[in-house]
Amino acid sequence: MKVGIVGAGMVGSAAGYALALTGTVSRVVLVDQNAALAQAQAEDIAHAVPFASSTIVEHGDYPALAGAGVVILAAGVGQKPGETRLELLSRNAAVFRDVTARVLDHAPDAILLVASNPVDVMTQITTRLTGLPAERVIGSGTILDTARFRSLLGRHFDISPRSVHAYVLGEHGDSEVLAWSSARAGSVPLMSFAAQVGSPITENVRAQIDDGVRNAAYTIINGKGATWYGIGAGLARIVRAIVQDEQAVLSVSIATDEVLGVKDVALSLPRIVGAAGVRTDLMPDLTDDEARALKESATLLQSTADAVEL
Ligand SMILES: NC(=O)C1=CN([C@@H]2O[C@H](COP(=O)(O)OP(=O)(O)OC[C@H]3O[C@@H](n4cnc5c(N)ncnc54)[C@H](O)[C@@H]3O)[C@@H](O)[C@H]2O)C=CC1
Ligand SMILES: CC(=O)C(=O)O
Repeated sequence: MKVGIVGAGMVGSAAGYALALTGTVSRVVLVDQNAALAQAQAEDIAHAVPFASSTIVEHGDYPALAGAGVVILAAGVGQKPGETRLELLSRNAAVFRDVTARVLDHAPDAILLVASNPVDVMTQITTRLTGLPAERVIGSGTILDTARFRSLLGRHFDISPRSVHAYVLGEHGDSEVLAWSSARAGSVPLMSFAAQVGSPITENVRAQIDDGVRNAAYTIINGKGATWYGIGAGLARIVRAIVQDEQAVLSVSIATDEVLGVKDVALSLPRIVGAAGVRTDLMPDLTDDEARALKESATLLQSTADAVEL
């Protein structure tokens, strides 16, 4: 499958690099308003390919997206230190008004995979702008936050994060909800697992992990200006689920008719992802506090998206 990436900055190029090294797709095409950057990134990634796979990595303008099965949208601006994701909205909405039409002119059958922030609102906007069915406009949503949650829990228990099954729901942003009550390690509920391995989840541990997940982006942006490796791998993971029709359960964002009484909102839930995009939404069992927090996150995202004039 050919995969297009619009926005060849840190996130777009990291996604291209992850796709090329894993050999997930046959061809990656990078497009950017800065054509020299797209060319340089494509060449640099192509030079890594002989060590790992046979993926062809190239750059081009929008016509080069013809035939792409997935197009990743990573164009626009990122956060400056201290800035929230929601503060990027008006700038990135303007970019997407231009970009989405040009993508669909050349790749009308592609699944669109939105990465630009605020990713949930950008997913809602992209769905509205393109008129595509919701299951074909997928936001990376909390795929990264979920990875951060699993990583920190794995570190706490000294086990592989791949043995941790725990999801972050709602906004990819400050109002996100860590679904502690449904988290498991192996097949064992988290608190029981913690007791069995002698690594209890005290209030303090829980607060530290919550903070580590919720504020990871702020910490990394303070240290190196932006984040890219985690989301690059996350985007490649979603593409793999589509390319291989995996029917994998991933926490991603799509425009959703109703979440806990909030109508027409894009946010993350665990969802089944395969060749046609998102097949089914899943709602984990939540405590009252978790459900209340998820509803608040949904309400914030819905009102933010509703205020955007297209
Ligand atoms: N969803 C997630 O979990 C994450 C999302 N992000 C978001 O991804 C986005 C990109 O971040 P970075 O790659 O770090 O930024 P960057 O500044 O490195 O790259 C953005 C690229 O978009 C290009 N661009 C801007 N307007 C364009 C247009 N109209 N047409 C074509 N290309 C255009 C720029 O030339 C630039 O190369 C940001 O919104 C950032 O907040 C970043 C990390 C994680
Ligand atoms: C920047 C961003 O959205 C993240 O790293 O979570």
